[in-house]
Amino acid sequence: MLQSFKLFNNCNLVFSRSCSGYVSRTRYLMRLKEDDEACREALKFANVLLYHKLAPLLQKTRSGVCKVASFKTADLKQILEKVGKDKHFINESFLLGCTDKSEPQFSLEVGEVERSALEQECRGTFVDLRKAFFMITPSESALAAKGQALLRWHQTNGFCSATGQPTTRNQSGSFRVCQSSGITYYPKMSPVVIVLVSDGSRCLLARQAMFPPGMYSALSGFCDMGESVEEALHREVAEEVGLEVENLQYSGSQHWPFPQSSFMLACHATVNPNKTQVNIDKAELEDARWFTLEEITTALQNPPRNPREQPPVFWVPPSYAIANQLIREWANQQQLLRSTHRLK
Ligand SMILES: NC(=O)c1ccc[n+]([C@@H]2O[C@H](COP(=O)([O-])OP(=O)(O)OC[C@H]3O[C@@H](n4cnc5c(N)ncnc54)[C@H](O)[C@@H]3O)[C@@H](O)[C@H]2O)c1
Ligand SMILES: [Mg+2]
Repeated sequence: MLQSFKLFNNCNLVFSRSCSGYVSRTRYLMRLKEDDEACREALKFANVLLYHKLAPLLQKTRSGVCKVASFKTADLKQILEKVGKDKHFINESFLLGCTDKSEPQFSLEVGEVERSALEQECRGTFVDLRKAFFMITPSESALAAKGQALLRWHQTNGFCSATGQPTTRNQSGSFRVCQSSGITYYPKMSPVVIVLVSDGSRCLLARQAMFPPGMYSALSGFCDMGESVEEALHREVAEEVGLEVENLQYSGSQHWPFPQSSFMLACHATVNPNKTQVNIDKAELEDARWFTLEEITTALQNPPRNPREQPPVFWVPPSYAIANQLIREWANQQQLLRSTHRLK
């Protein structure tokens, strides 16, 4: 089981502790990644997540809760044959991980099929991943995101960038090789810094023009080649809002599947309360402003159900996004500061 410890307020930095089953599951997965034969065997008795044009299949439980659909290999083979897929098509799956019960999990892109017929057979619906984040739990979101990211990486890395020749995958999908140059390509993530800037009583959030209406998030940006996290954070804040930050505190990290798999490194930072005037880079941001604890608390308590349909005036990213974690941590710390102040 994964354990967590606290760094900044309630932040969860996940680390592995060798408690019951975890080490053996990890070793098992390691073997599946590297051993094609073992991986093919595992796929025969696996749980497979389905995607259509990278949208994961969701199902509603009897109690009306949405979950990521997962099928036993044998059942899925029958379903796929009914919609015209070859019985070997299942071998196109990629290894995702394994459940707490050591059942291997794979993801599979169904490609060209009649979507509605497949949805009917599966009793589910393919849902855009961004929308799915509002419908499923954070741990299911992480799984669905990983599945999508792996599928996308394989779709876009079919050719060697040195020779232009096709690359071939290993069975698990943990790498691709160019037979001509011998170059091995591994799935990659781009490091991105994300920072919640505070002036001591307010926090700074921004929005890009492409965000859904009303949504504000923490400042973020891709790391440049050769940069440290600290350098990237200072640069991004200076570039985007013209402020100089100090007191960086690491909060946590997250894989984010958009646009091509980002590795989010999240921190808190402060600015001098006398130097809070923002100077927005309009090429990057549509708006950036300081929010009070009251505004943040209201936004956290009223997450939109479907932001594209009827968005609240101001809202923050869904609970799965690490921006949400930063905002929650800041709000908790502010509450604590206020209650300590009242006691004095
Ligand atoms: N999970 C979260 O809570 C959360 C919150 C905010 C942002 N994000 C993600 O962080 C990522 C980066 O944020 P941003 O848009 O503020 O970055 P940014 O401020 O660096 O601006 C994006 C621009 O940077 C350039 N760029 C430089 N390196 C790039 C690379 N490796 N890949 C793509 N573009 C690159 C491109 O011109 C791009 O338009 C986005 O993918 C966004 O989805 C996640
Ligand atoms: Mg940015």
